[in-house]
Amino acid sequence: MRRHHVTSRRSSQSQAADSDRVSLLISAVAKRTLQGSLEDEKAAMVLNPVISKLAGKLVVLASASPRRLEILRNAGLRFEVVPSWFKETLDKSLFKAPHEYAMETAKQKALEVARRMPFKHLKTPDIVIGADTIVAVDGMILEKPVDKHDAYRMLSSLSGKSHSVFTGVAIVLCHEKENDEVDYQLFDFYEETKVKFADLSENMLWEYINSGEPMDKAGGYGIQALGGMLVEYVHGDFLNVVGFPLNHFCKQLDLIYNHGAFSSEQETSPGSASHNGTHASPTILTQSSPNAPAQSSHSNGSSAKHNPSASQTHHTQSSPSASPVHKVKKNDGESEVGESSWTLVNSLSKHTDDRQAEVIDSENAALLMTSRGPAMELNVTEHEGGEPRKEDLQRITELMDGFKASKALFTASKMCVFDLLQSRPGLNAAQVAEEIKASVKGTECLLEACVSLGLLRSKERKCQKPVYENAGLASRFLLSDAPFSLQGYIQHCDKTVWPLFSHLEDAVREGSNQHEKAFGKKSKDVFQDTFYNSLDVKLRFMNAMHSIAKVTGKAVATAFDLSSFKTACDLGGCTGAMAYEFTKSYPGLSVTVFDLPAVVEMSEHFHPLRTDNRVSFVAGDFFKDDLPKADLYILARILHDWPDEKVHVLLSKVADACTPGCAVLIAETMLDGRTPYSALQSLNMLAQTEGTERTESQYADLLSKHGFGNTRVVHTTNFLDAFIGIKL
Ligand SMILES: Cc1cn([C@H]2C[C@H](O)[C@@H](COP(=O)(O)OP(=O)(O)OP(=O)(O)O)O2)c(=O)[nH]c1=O
Repeated sequence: MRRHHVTSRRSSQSQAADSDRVSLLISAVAKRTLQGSLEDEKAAMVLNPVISKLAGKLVVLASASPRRLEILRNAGLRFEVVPSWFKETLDKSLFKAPHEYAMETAKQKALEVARRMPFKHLKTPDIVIGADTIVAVDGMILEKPVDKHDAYRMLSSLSGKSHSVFTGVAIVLCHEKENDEVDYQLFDFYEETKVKFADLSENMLWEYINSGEPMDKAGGYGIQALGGMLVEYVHGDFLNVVGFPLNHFCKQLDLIYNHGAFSSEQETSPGSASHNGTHASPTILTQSSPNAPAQSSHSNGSSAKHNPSASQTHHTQSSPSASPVHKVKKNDGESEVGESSWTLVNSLSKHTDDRQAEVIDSENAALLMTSRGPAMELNVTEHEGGEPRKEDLQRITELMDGFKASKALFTASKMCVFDLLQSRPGLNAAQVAEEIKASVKGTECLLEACVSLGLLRSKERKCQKPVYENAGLASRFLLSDAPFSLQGYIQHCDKTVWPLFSHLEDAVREGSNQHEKAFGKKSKDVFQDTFYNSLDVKLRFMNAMHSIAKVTGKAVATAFDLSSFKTACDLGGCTGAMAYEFTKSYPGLSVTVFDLPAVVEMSEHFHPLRTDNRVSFVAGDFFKDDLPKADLYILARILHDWPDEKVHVLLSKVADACTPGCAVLIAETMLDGRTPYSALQSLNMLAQTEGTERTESQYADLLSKHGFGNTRVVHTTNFLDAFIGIKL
């Protein structure tokens, strides 16, 4: 492998940071203890010589699936997680068999991340892994249900029958060249497992659906948890059902690394490598031909219609040998190679959202599919006639209009549009207007804006006004009673963050928070004087923290194996939502939530059905009062509120309370990836509290000054990254 191409381009500092990050990442095998990781790694090497071949490489899992993360983490693989932005909306009717659909989706997920990372994360991965799991029954492909009714439809179609679960996997090897191009080499395969469901009564079905488990899982069930009770038998790889065929993956890596497939110079050769009892067709995407793909991205509508069998012509069934997939110029150069490469990427991305596909022409289809990837940066240049490219205009418009999208979301949420359409799907604009007490004209505009943003779906009916229903995103995050409702946080964004951001220029000039200008209140201590000063603002702020903690809690709690800790203290733990996630994850753990008296007196209202007596609340000020004794101190979204001086005060109190072996767990978004989320969140902290987000090494530095070491970080797939340090 020409590893030197990768390293030669990065600065030595970022190289070190990258390799540190990789080595800090998940290293345990089956039992993830903080201590036992070295032995576990050895075990992984003995078990699978292939996994060890990936040591030192920047391996990226292009998936937000916690199951995939867990499976690969348990196999001892070290990797970063960068969830793919590829929308799973390929037109299923265009695929001859379900597994082809899963493989194509997996491929698009992986390629999207491979293309985005050099530009958005400023580093080129060595390997990107993408996967897609689907359920196939009676000629239908089932993905994740969009709502409870969809889950019901799926589960009843599985009742009493056998079905197949397919996971398509794509492995993209990225080769950085000296001339700043990247070659992508793609291997893909799929695995099928047969699952037989018992007969499901209506009661069972609804009880299962109401558990909330089906919503993020293909076919609407999770065999690894409650859904296991619905299953009579399984034929094939169990992990394949859970989202990742580990065994087949290892065999595939073996072919790539130990049998010569890993080379961008070799010719592709026909033939297929098949493994006993599994379906293996390691396809390799070959160099694009300048003609065919170019037509599909730049010409008329007919060529834009994607034909999967045509797309297969860009692949060569091969034995383990490979040729470059495509080359991408990372600067503005418009060489022939760069151009043809992009057209290939666009042609691969030409399966578009059904709704969009009906209304857009081929050029727009290409535009939509590339609108969030690096294509814009790659080609920020002018046509021969001096006209700007559509892609660039699209991207710059998105950035200029971002605030309009946010405000449309806030407004629809505040006017309860999503709750209304959940209880009464299929209303037209006039009916919605009547319910939300608004003008028909305004409501029509708002509903259409929400459709364009992917929050609502509209259905056109002949000669009638369109009717509306919630899209999956809205059902999952925007309802007031959804388990992962972000409504509280959205209200905080609307009522607090929005006014603060209207004074961003002052915040930047002065380096200070903007409460006084935005709300006319001078505040020495933002929390005591502003957030907790009046009941309605306090409740709104607590609601916001509660909703974020519910969404992020499990990912933070399970980022590391914390089962050796018996007592924890969640500093600034607000309503206790995070604490409850910790006790749910660790049966032997008790958590004390420590927060200001004004907060603690209200926290009970957020847990009307409180049943877990392992969570308790103590009122106090963590800058002044003694901290409750604990083995583990949790600081979730706390340190970003304060400048370094105050962070040192707090950490020194934590350090005083700790004996050797105790730990501090920090949950924040880390600035390292330079993602818009973390960078904008840092601006947000400036305007709100004069705090800041930080990098991993800044947290490591802060902790080391208070006697904490052995720091490790896990980039969860959620809003927050988790960082742990042990008291030495
Ligand atoms: C059938 C079944 C699926 N699943 C999960 C595996 C996948 O995570 C999910 C299928 O959705 P996918 O679209 O394959 O994956 P994802 O959306 O979770 O993550 P990403 O697209 O970012 O890679 O269903 C189970 O966990 N258990 C099961 O029994």
